Amino acid sequence: MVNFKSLGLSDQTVKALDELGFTEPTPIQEEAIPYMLEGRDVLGQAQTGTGKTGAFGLPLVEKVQANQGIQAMVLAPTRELAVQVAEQLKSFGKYHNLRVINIFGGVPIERQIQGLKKKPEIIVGTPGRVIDHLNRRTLKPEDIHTLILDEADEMMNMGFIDDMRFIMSKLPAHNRQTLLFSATMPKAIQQLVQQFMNSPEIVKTMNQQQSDPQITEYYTIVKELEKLETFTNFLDVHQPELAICFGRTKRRVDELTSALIAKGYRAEGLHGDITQSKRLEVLKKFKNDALDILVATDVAARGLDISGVTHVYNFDIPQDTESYTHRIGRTGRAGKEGVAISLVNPIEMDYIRQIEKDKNRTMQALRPPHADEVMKARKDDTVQRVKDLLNKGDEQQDRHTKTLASELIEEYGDVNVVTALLKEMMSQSDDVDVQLTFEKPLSKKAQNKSRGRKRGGNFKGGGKGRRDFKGGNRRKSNDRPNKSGEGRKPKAGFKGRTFADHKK
Ligand SMILES: Nc1ncnc2c1ncn2[C@@H]1O[C@H](COP(=O)(O)OP(=O)(O)OP(=O)(O)O)[C@@H](O)[C@H]1O
Ligand SMILES: [Mg+2]
Repeated sequence: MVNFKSLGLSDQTVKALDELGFTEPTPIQEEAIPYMLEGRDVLGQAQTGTGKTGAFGLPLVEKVQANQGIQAMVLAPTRELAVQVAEQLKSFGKYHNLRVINIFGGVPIERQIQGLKKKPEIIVGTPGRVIDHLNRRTLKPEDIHTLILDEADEMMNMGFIDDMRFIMSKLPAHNRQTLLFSATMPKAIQQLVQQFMNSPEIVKTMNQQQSDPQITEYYTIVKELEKLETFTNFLDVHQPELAICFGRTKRRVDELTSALIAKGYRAEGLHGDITQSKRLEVLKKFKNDALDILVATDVAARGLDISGVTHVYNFDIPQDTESYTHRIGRTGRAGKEGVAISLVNPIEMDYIRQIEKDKNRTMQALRPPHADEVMKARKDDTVQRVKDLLNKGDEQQDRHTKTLASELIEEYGDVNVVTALLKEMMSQSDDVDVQLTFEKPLSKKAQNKSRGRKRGGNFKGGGKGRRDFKGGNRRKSNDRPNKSGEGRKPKAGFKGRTFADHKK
């Protein structure tokens, strides 16, 4: 049986993996690790959440030697992803005494300069700040023999192609090993491959449908002006453990976040104009359960691995299939199940059809929750909150409040008092009047020409279509300014699945 040891990983690495609870390699790991250990260039494509970080990170910690200078560079499209990848590499390399540092913008450069002086073995960064350090010569790339591009297609989408070229031109060309990983491989990637890779092994572990059985995907047709209400109704009915909600623009994310907070949800926003320290803080809160809903632009779509995300909502549908793939892939990771719901303006239905076509599958229509379902969900939730409070027993300590309660009950009767309070608790969020700025839906024609890709990530040539790590998936990233929906009412009698199945 194939295990990490038989793939060629050392006892130190296997021990670190044991501690992480990784007992067997995922398909992409099984295929890519031996090639990388042989020194081959690798182009790796596997669905979201199926362990691509390990596929390049595990052989990387074997290859790099402690105290031999900066030997490897990993580039990622966003700072949050760079932080996450660095953390994973540190845990993989725990018993190799490796040092990994992050190099990205939005934070003071001096500390990074100090860090680089100590010659950590691996750096993980975003292209802009890496270039900055290369120009200042605070990063000397002479010993870098391994370059990994995580989410390379997104870095291209973001216009980092020249930056990547520049960085690669500064790295030693001779004997350099270059690896490129993503869940989506648009054709444009071939440009990078031809320029910078040396007859790469193409490792592809996608299933035929490009679909991820771990994620149940729905779309709901809704008018722009009814989106917020429909969305909060979904939240009330689904009661997601953790949810990520994608909005199309930074303004959209800000407004939606404020609206949700005003309505009593524990939500925070994440986009490119928020300060770096705040971005990291928001993500940390989300990971630590101090938030229920992360509202984000595509900046959160790529690579982020947050366990416990049960639902992804596309408040605004994304512009292309790759973006969709990466966004919804924030749920249904590492074998877990997830639900993805896209709110779509009737005139944006072409985009849904395109996604279905690209992925060779049908998405299910889901009708918006009925008022009585929402009411029942709210009642259940309110009752549960009251029970939780009672079970906590804190109220026993507050004698002053208890006296007030007795007085009220004496005057109005116990049932009346409790009824009034319950009603108040249940109606709170409805009373808040919030409005989002109207956004135009995606235009009818613009679809999918955008970045020269076809299908949810097919790379022609090579590939060894294989089973999945209990499923696979997809999604996408960064702040891509755009427009968003309005629309008509769902037709009467609109047949949709109910969400009862996904009530949690
Ligand atoms: N062999 C393994 N056994 C158990 N869990 C694993 C294994 N490999 C990876 N994981 C876990 O699976 C999750 C997803 O891994 P990872 O973030 O590397 O996915 P990915 O393929 O890079 O996804 P994306 O396309 O979204 O970037 C992580 O929480 C990771 O710790
Ligand atoms: Mg990844």
